[in-house]
Amino acid sequence: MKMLIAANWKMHGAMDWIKKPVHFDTVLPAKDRKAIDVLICPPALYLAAMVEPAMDNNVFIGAQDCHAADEGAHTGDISAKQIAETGARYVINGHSERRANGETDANVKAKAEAALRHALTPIICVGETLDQRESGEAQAVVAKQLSGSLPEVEGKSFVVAYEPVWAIGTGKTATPSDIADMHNFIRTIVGPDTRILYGGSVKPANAAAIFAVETVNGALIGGAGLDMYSLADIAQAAL
Ligand SMILES: O=C(CO)COP(=O)(O)O
Repeated sequence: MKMLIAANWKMHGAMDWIKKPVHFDTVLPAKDRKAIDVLICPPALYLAAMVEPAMDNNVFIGAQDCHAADEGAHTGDISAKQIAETGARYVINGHSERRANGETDANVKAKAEAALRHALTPIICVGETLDQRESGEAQAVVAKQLSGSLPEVEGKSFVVAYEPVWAIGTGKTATPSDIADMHNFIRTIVGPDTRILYGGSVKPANAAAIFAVETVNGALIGGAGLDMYSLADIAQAAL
């Protein structure tokens, strides 16, 4: 399965960042990375401007969230239909930073199904907190999130990102053996054809060890994905 190297820019960036996919291609040209897919998920207001230059450089663009409805009175929200119209191809659903603000499994599932209705590939995030891991509940938490959040749409593919909450933005990475245990478990639920990404303090220094885990099909990268040199170093580790 082709690895997916995905940068989640969160609420970072400015207008001049729309050129970053072009810079990425200068650092790691498309001809040298045919074996992987590269995705950048900027704040939504940059999507439309980024898609064309990014696609020209074989970089996919995705959004960080979408609404479950196609349109309506939802101030501040953006629909999957509108995201798809920009030419973006992916959308992150259920990131822990949104779940922490009240997003439920049912919300995530409805959003992922909206994404699939508009030919976007949802990246559905799951992961346990430190308390849940320390009390031995990590797998049960992830199983519950998956059973409530995965879209039920025949024949459509989605991506799962395992992001332990305690590893996000903390510099603490799950060990390759923790990642292997959870990814193997997730694999038993999603089957052989679904990409499973790891996210949580992925950096150039630890990427090779993470990608060596057999059931890891790529990474969802926060901080290290803001800099195109470090994103390229991580992508290189997947080649
Ligand atoms: O939340 C993440 C990606 O979605 C991970 O963030 P960091 O790589 O900054 O830990």
